[in-house]
Amino acid sequence: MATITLTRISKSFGATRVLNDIDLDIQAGEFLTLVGPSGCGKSTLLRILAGLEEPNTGEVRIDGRTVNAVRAADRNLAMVFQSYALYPHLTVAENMMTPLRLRDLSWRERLPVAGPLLARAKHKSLRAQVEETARILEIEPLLQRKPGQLSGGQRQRVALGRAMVRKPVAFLMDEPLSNLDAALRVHMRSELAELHSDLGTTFVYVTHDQAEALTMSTRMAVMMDGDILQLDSPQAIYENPSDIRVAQFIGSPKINILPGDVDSDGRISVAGMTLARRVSAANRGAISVGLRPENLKLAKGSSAETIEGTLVYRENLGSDLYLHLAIGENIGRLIVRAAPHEASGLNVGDQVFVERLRGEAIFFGADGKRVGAAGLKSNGADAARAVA
Ligand SMILES: Nc1ncnc2c1ncn2[C@@H]1O[C@H](COP(=O)(O)OP(=O)(O)OP(=O)(O)O)[C@@H](O)[C@H]1O
Repeated sequence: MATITLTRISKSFGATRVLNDIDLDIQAGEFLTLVGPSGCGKSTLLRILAGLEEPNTGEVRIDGRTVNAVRAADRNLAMVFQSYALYPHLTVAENMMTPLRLRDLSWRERLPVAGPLLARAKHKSLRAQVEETARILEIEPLLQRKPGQLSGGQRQRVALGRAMVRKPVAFLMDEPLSNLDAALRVHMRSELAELHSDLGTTFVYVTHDQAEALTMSTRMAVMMDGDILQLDSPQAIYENPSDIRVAQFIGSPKINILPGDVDSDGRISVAGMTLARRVSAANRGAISVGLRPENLKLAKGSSAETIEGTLVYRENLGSDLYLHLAIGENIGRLIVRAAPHEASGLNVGDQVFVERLRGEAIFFGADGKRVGAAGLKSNGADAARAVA
């Protein structure tokens, strides 16, 4: 279980700057996810941590020790990739044993026939370690199969097993589930989260899938364009995004962002609806208003606290519906969550009214940063209370 500290890590490939002075403290035993859109630099950051890529500037420390000059193989970190990288000609047991053989046996002890005779006790101990790991991952019945005889999920479990046998101080995973089909991906999320809590080891996990990050992480670092925009628990980031790009990236369906206006008293209006709470009058002018679909509901009729729209699409998920509304002349789209019985009489083309539930509206200024409620400065810790 390791503490990992990255300090002022920057990286460019030629003229392209990929990481901008990243600072990140990863606590021992946490499940930290680097999440962001394709190309934001998350894999590069993980590879620098692993020792597979050199940073241009900055320091990587593992348990307080600077490891910039330490080879990847000597950092005692286990890397699990999207491609399982299993040896096709070896059995599952042999695949899992490979890292142990390389670490614990001399070249003589690795010889096919003489090796086990020369070092009987060592070979027995390696087999026991493989069996113990296979038991934890519930892949014991597969030990004598070859990778070609396994399903995608089973292969990924073997790849995990091969990483686990070495008892690394941390697991680094780069999109390990993205080759699996949707149902298996969802299933493997819970397996990985359970494995993390059983092992208690530090996990650093890269994904572009915000749902994976939300469901598994202790904390997530949301990355865009080579920066970490926000680092916090999944719930804190979902409820209190510090930046409009974070708000739009985290959550499915996406948060609704509508153009609003702040008057000279700090009162906010959006698409004909006036909000009860205000922001500082210093924010007078245009503002972006974020409303999560689950914080909206259908209203019976028009009032000062409703938004009117035209139903353009009913997205039926069985347990819930997402109603897609067109608001005014080019104001935007709004997605509202509704229970099936609430939306039963509604058809595409109908005019509907929407009101806010007690939940929160959040505000962003022209620079995309959170704007606080009246009396509060913009963004930072105050933003956590900046709700309408
Ligand atoms: N070896 C390389 N040489 C040149 N450019 C690279 C190299 N590796 C990565 N890049 C570029 O650096 C940027 C960040 O890449 P990186 O793989 O870290 O992104 P990512 O966020 O992990 O994206 P993805 O989810 O698509 O893997 C991309 O623009 C990529 O093209």
